[in-house]
Amino acid sequence: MKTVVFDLDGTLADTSGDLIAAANNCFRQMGEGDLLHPERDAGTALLGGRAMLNLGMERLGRARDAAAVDEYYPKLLEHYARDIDTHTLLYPGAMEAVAELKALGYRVAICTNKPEALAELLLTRLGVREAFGAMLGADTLPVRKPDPEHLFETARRAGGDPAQCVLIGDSDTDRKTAAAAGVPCVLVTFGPSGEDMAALEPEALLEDFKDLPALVTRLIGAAA
Ligand SMILES: O=C(O)COP(=O)(O)O
Ligand SMILES: [Mg+2]
Repeated sequence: MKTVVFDLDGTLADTSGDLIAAANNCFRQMGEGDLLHPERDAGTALLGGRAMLNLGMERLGRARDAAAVDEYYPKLLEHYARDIDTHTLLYPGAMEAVAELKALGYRVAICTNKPEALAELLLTRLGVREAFGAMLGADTLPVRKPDPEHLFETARRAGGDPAQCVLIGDSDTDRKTAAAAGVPCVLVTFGPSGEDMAALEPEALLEDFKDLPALVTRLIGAAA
């Protein structure tokens, strides 16, 4: 079975608003103000909690303060878990594309570097967890993206053949994962770092989810 594997943050959903709120909560706990801007820093937010803390520490002139990042990362996740879907929205057309891919006979799954429990919580709150045959987070396996085994195991658990999948993502990590796995990569251009995606030279760029089913068929062939 052929499988379409999706990244979560920045690909299926714009999670940046709630991630930035969680990071700013940490900076306030440090006695600093809101160091991250909801729009200007959205691209960093989509790279995850540690990336946001590193950017804030850099702005405080404490770029090498790994101990502070380690200390605040669990606090960030705690705050994020409390307020995970206040600003977060699925990208337009994402779930329609998922439904169409399933109707065409493809398996669909999620491979994310978000901690599994948080990804489960978010997908459940958004009411879309059941749409995906499998969901593997950063801590589901001993390895994670860009290790190709994270992608392969996601395809397997969705009932698919790991050699016949495509990864839809939004970052250099996704690009590297697909390259290491030897499968095609589609990078989305509607996120905050959209204009940087072409430079990563994926097999295809995706501007609008309505184009995804045809693109998948072009890249990995018809489902059956
Ligand atoms: O939280 C992260 O590190 C990024 O998550 P993603 O893999 O779903 O983009
Ligand atoms: Mg992402």
